[in-house]
Amino acid sequence: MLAQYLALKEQAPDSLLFYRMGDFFELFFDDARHAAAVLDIALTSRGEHAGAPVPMCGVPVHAAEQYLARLIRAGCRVAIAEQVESPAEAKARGGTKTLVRREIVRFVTAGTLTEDTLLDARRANVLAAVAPLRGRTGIACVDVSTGEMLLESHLAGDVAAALARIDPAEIIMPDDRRCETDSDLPAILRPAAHFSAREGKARLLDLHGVATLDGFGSFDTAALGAASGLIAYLEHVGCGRLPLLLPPRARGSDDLLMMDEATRSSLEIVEAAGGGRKGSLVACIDRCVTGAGARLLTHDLSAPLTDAANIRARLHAVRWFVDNPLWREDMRTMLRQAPDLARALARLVAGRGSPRDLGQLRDGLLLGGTLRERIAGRDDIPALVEGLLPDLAGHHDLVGALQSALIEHPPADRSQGGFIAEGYDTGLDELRITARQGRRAIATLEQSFRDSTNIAALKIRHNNVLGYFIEVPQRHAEALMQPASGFTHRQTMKGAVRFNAVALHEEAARIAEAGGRAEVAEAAHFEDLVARACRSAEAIAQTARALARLDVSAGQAERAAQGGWTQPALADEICLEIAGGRHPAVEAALEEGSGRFVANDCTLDNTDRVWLIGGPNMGGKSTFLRQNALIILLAQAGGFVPAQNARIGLVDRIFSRVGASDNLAKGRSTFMVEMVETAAILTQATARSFVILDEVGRGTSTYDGLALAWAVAENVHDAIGCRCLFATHYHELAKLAESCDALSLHHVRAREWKGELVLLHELSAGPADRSYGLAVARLAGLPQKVISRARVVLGRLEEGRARTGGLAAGLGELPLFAAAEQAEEDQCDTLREKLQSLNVDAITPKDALDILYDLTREARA
Ligand SMILES: Nc1ncnc2c1ncn2[C@@H]1O[C@H](COP(=O)(O)OP(=O)(O)OP(=O)(O)O)[C@@H](O)[C@H]1O
Repeated sequence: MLAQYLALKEQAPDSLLFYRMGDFFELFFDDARHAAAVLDIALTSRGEHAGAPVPMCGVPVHAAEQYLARLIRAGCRVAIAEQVESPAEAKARGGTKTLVRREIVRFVTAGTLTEDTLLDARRANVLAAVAPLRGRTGIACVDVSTGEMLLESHLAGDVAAALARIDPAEIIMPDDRRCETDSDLPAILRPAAHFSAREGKARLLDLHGVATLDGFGSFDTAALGAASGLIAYLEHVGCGRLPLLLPPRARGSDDLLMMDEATRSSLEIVEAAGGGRKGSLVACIDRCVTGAGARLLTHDLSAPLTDAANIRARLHAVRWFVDNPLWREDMRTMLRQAPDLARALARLVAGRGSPRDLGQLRDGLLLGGTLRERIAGRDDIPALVEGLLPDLAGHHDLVGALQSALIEHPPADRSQGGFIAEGYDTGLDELRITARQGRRAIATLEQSFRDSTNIAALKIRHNNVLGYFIEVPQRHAEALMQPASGFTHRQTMKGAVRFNAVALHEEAARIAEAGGRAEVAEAAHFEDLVARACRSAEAIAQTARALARLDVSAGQAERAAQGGWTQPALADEICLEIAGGRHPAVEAALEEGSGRFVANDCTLDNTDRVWLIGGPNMGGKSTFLRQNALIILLAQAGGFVPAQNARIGLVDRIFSRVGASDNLAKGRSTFMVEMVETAAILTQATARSFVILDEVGRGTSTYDGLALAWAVAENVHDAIGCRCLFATHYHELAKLAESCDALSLHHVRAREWKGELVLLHELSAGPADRSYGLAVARLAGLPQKVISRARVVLGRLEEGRARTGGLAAGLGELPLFAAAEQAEEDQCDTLREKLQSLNVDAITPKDALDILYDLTREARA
């Protein structure tokens, strides 16, 4: 056995091997140690290998999914080795001692799950293959739980941001060409030969039975190479069987609002800062009534659009549901009944489906048809919804077949049978009648045995090992043991003895026969229905998508109605006009504690693009910065926004930077992270971008920090020319307003009242008057002794500042950014001129040395 185990383990060196032994999956050696620690189960041992006991642990097959879920969550991969023949077959093959043959039938990995218990219903589960090829990097992604496949191609610099948007559960890459992903997930390396564009194209053509991929979109070499690697990997983990793969769609980054990893996490789009969905933007917006709707909403918020027409189409659909609240409620009540069509379909195609999944297809498709009829009856349908109508219906034959074939609530386990409805197959009905009659006959037999033996306590029972048997209490056994009694002894239990009888044996055989044939018939119907569903896979997936889109539009409308949100107007020019804007998550949190959120305006345009925002700690600066970024994001995702009024000039990229946040996991210090991220903005932002900078520069010494903050703000203003909100505690930056004409000063208001600090969370024009740092520290409960001491130190510092002009002394005369660069260049030019005028052959070594001293002195000046 161990030899068989070790041979299988060799095929799965990087996975935990689940080795099937009867009703258990057993793990051995290091796998057992690792799994026992993760699962907190007992580690035992079995036999010996190389003179030492073999560590072992096991999980029962019927509960394996729960254990798998925990292992996958802990970052493990699992290989499932099943028995592929019965003990009887093994015996027939090679005698009684022959080992049952086992094979790895599947690898379970984080990115290739289909089971409901292993997946989060409201979150997609994406596997991404990344392939750098000929100067570009292809990304192929698939959500194996729904079959949705997307192909993208990027310049190397954009790959990290694209992966941050995709948020994969698993990443694969060729083993000879790794690329930076910024992801915390370690990439799984696969043979480079698997990532071939030619192979990728051939596989896709073959999979979808088409002569050209043009109908799906246009894919470059890099994207096709990634697709090839993806398909090869799926084949590997499925041990030759591919999951559902819908026709690929091309996605370019041009039509999406770009956000990098740092921006996403600082805006807490999908995950809140502390980890998890609670407190994130998605959690705050999501009012979808189906898992598929929630997944699509998460996608929308992760990948907002840049194309005004598409955004408007989504907004009009939301408006329709906002304006018709009763209709919205009606639709949402119906959608609430919708099963997860896409995931049921994917399980069926992957060969892991159940009768319940077929029942879900029936119910979901039926609901699609009903919704279509209801919507088509209206005369005010927005274009986006109109476009969904053909996808909602059109499964007449399949639905008909499923309706007549299945019982109302089919079971999740097909092995027990009983899911095919009566009347669907007369042969099956007859077999069931035979079995039923047999069971009735057994009840009659029981009575006749009682009568003939005079044992009232005699019972006919059934179990999976013995089948049917007669059982009497121990004290009556003697009579039945007699050779002429007509009963044969089978088993003696504590207090009871079990027997067989010819009549019972014959009846049991009849039942077993009919039952066995019924099982075979049901299995055949199941396979037939699954095959029919698979043939319509694409159309079913379309219906699933349409249902999800309806749910998202109605859910967005529900959210807007609950929060009194407004439909944003879109503009082409560089502007942002928000009246009464709020931060959705902070507002929701305040409402929970019966607090009130103070709405604030933000008005940016080409003549006033950069706002420097000062004011006390806890005053609401960060909240204000983020709320404006979120309002843009929500609008471009096609939803209403938390404001009284909003007009938004479309944005191509959002950048959000918060000074001083450690990423020690990546080996970067606080300040290093801050600077790396700021560098990314300065090189990638365009005039169409929206940038929020929250106390950039605070991670280093005051002088360095101020100098950097100054230079960054100047660069954003002069060189990039984008819309930017910049929160800072450096009062000295206010001087920038004198030299930057599209930069203005603002502050969050606070008052000290009877010695107490009152934060108003209200934004006002003009510079901040003071910091209130000590007042905030007092609010935070710093000991009075420390506060008093700090007050003394502050007094001294302020005296010094008054005398010398403080930190910013001299900044008044600082030339502008461009002028500073010019000065550097001018100096270079005078040096160059001097060098050019030298006649090196005509000067003495001593003169040469003097000249060199002069030049270096000048260069250093
Ligand atoms: N507009 C608002 N209305 C009501 N409460 C608000 C508002 N803005 C912020 N707050 C409250 O104030 C808290 C602090 O806000 P925020 O973090 O934005 O302050 P800050 O000025 O950035 O502080 P620091 O300078 O210390 O980073 C928030 O958690 C929230 O509870």
